[in-house]
Amino acid sequence: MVTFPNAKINLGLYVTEKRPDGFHNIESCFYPVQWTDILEIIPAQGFAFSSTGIAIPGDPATNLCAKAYHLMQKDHSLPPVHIHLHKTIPIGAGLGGGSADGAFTIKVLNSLFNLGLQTPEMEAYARPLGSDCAFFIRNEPVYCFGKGDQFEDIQVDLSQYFIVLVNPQVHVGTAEAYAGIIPKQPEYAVKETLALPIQNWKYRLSNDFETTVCAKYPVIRDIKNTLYAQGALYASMSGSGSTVYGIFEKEKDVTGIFPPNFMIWQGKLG
Ligand SMILES: C[C@@](CO)(OP(=O)(O)O)[C@H](O)COP(=O)(O)OP(=O)(O)OC[C@H]1O[C@@H](n2ccc(N)nc2=O)[C@H](O)[C@@H]1O
Ligand SMILES: Nc1ncnc2c1ncn2[C@@H]1O[C@H](COP(=O)(O)OP(=O)(O)O)[C@@H](O)[C@H]1O
Repeated sequence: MVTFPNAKINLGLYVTEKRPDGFHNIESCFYPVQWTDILEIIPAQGFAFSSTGIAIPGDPATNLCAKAYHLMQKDHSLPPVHIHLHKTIPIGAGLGGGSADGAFTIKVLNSLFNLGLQTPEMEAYARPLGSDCAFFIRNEPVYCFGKGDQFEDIQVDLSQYFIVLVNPQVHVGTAEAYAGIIPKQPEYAVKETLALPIQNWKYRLSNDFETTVCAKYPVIRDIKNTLYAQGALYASMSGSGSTVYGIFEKEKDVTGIFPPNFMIWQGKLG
């Protein structure tokens, strides 16, 4: 079975407090974006994981696809599979690509082997894999809180807009980014801001990681400024960086504006 794990962006991202378990509570809106990897899982003689495309740092045995399989294998007698991942979503990029791969592995295994798991059960498998992994089970725009793994419905529809994602090929480590933050309450609540017309977001919706991450990698600030100069209604870094997105009223082609080594995705939002 072949599926296409997709990226997410954060519409606003506030780190509100440090938790006793060492993680942080956050508030954000996760929104799916169709920059996708390709994930194929087929029954095989023995378990195997392979990947092509962008090189994934770390031991392949710790890949979130492999971890998801072994986590589910503990509770269900899954036959061995070969998992192949073709990676196109940039890594360490604030797009949650690894988490999407883990979550989609859970969904594919559920379908392939008729496990009959419902959404909350699949979310429970996803949570230990990564804080934003559970989001990719439902994979719909959602207000999130807690570690980023608790959800409430939110009415945000960006389907009329065009989005541009620009990644400068800078890898930002998530733990390192959290370590640079002093938690605080947001000045404006995410839900209230997102209920306003998008033209207001520039003044009320922000990402707490931007200050410290942009201080270390000024190219991220430059991309955001360029997207606004190109007419973006709203632009922000996603997650803990390094990708910046711009939301435009109409279709916009930014190829040629940024250096050729930058990775760019442009398209409509769902
Ligand atoms: C920052 C966010 C915002 O959406 O996105 P990305 O930049 O990764 O896309 C997420 O919170 C990233 O979630 P995820 O990438 O799943 O992180 P995890 O693997 O769970 O955690 C990596 C490390 O980040 C820190 N961490 C993560 C989540 C959280 N709520 N508090 C934390 O302090 C911890 O130090 C943890 O060891
Ligand atoms: N399938 C995967 N794709 C990408 N990274 C993965 C994957 N599995 C494990 N990882 C690990 O997760 C780290 C980054 O995860 P990723 O979700 O891409 O970051 P971000 O959320 O910042 O975009 C990498 O350093 C890598 O070691």
